[in-house]
Amino acid sequence: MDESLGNSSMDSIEVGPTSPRVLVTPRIPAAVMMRETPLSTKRERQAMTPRYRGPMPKIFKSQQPQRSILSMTRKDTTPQLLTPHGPQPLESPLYDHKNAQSFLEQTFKIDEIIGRGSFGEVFAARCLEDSRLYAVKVSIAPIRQHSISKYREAELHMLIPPHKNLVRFYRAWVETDRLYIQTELCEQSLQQYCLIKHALPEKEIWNISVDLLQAVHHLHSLDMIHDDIKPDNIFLTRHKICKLGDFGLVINLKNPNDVKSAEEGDSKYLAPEVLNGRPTKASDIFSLGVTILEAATDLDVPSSGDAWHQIRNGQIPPRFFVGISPILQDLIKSMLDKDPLKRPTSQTLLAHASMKRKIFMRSLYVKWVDTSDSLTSLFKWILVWCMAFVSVVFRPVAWFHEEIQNRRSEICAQFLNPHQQHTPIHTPENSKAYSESLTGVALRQAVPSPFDFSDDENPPHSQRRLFQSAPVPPFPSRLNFDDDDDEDEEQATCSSSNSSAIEPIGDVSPRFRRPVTSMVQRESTPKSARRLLSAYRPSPGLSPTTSNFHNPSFSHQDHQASGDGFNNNMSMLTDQERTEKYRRMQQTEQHRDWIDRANVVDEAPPPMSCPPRIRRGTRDLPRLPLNFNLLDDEPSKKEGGDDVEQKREDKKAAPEMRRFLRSNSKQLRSRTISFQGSSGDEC
Ligand SMILES: Nc1ncnc2c1ncn2[C@@H]1O[C@H](COP(=O)(O)OP(=O)(O)OP(=O)(O)O)[C@@H](O)[C@H]1O
Ligand SMILES: [Mg+2]
Repeated sequence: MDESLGNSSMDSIEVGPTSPRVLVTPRIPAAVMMRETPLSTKRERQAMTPRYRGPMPKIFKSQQPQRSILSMTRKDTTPQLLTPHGPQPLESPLYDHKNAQSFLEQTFKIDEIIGRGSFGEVFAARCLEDSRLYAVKVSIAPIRQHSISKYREAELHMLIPPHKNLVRFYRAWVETDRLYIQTELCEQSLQQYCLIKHALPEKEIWNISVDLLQAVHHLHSLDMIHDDIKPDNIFLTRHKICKLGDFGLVINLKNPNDVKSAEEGDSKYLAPEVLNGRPTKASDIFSLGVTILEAATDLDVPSSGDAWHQIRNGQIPPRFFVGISPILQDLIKSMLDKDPLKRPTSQTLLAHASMKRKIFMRSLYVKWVDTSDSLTSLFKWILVWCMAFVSVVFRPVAWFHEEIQNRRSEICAQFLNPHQQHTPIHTPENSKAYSESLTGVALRQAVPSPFDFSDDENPPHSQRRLFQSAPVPPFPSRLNFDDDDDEDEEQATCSSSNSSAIEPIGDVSPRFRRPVTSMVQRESTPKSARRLLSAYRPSPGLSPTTSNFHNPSFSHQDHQASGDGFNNNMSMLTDQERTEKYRRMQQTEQHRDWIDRANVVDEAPPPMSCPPRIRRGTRDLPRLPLNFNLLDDEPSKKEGGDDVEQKREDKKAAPEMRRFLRSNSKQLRSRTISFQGSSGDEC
């Protein structure tokens, strides 16, 4: 028997030697099952139950929505702003009454849902009016017409004067039977913070205690009871300043109705006397004591049972207070006193000697945070205004610069061609023309632009397309005086004075191509070419060269004036004088052609030809037939009878040749020496 009892791990035991085999559930020793104490930390609880993710959420009285409340709201009433004097129409420059969207959707940019509670959903939203972030709490259930108590949270919150340790209230409104409360946005709740960090360092516990005691003292001094102090309703800013929030259960002791209709807060943090009575200021101190205990010891606060009573009886095992200073331990224990009359008030606690210095340091920190926040916002404000100022100052400069550029383009266009519109290359117009050329529009509307300052040989693709698409008439031949109208004759006369300007591309050495030449060559019609040349017509006394193009003092008016004088002079000539003048010009033209051709040879000698310096030397020599056989005085023995006459003539010419050779012997010698190194093609 003993043996069988001792073997507790057996699945079945035999009861009595004669009795039939009976299967009995094995008993695990009670000492194994029972814990030393029902209290444990959250970390221990997590270790025992890995799936534990914090305390159970509160049971909601109404079913929680699966979708967001916003998607369920239908706008059928105008929003009413809740004020201490009653509801008033809510107005905003961004709000449109005719728009189907709610006021929240129209005037806020909703970032995310940051929490769901028994009351409703809480959104983090940026107000479009001031670009600041807020927390907006929207009630779950539609507020019924006569259910005034639903407005309590907003009404009480707006009654509480702002305090640095209370979540700030901004406004509340009702729309489509739903209550919206806009408050200060905090980073996280103390509950979330403790779940991550578990037992907080003592320094942080003191900071939290100081902040919350000041908040509670602020409420109590207003004869108000929070009645729901717990880590879930305490919020932390990004500077770790604690703020008490969620004023849904606040009791205004001055209002008898509030006291009568007072509800219990969360049972975990409930003072024992509230079970049989009403909430008091002391019950708030108790709830605050449990909250500080939880944050300091990571205690998994029980909501009922023996553990619940154990805490209220002051039987907290010492292991929970390991590492906590005796002063803090005393503070917590005094706040958890079973007798509410023995509990210290918020005022007493704040007046404690150990508290005073901490309060002072904390207030300094809060002021520093406020100042740094103000300075940051001021700096941002200054930066924005500086940028605005810079843009205001430099915008006219940029505009002026752009105007100058445009004006320069216009002047250039007028200067080159007063009758034709100038289309600069790098302009939106040109880009448009290019894009149109790609889409085929330019093929229908193409008007060739003569003013292309790009490389003659390799114009940009856009220009090529445009030029190719344009109907290009044949270029007028040089010195074409056959045009019927006088104007054309005058233009031709002018052009003849500057032959290089109308030289066809193939005949002119690249060195002689001037900007004007390029432009004239780009002219698609003879008439426009002449018109262009008229712009460069020199005034009397000035040489008809293109140098005026580079002369800034030579304005368009000068051109006009000089052109008119030229035309007048031409019209006064008789036919004979005119013909004579044309003949002279033709001669000059031919002479220049000769120079051009020579220069073309100079610049681009064909391969295997005579070097340029030798050609230059031979250019001055008289062009005589070089028959070196004549140098020999003796007649050839092989000569026939037919050549007798020829020989006689040669003999006559021989002295002349000798004379020539004698006079030019020096040049010929150097030329012969030079020929030894060349191919002699030229010779
Ligand atoms: N001002 C705020 N800043 C940041 N988060 C907030 C703010 N207000 C509420 N929250 C988040 O929303 C959650 C629910 O908010 P709140 O406690 O006010 O709702 P509730 O309906 O009253 O819930 P409960 O009745 O359970 O307290 C909070 O736990 C918190 O996480
Ligand atoms: Mg809450």
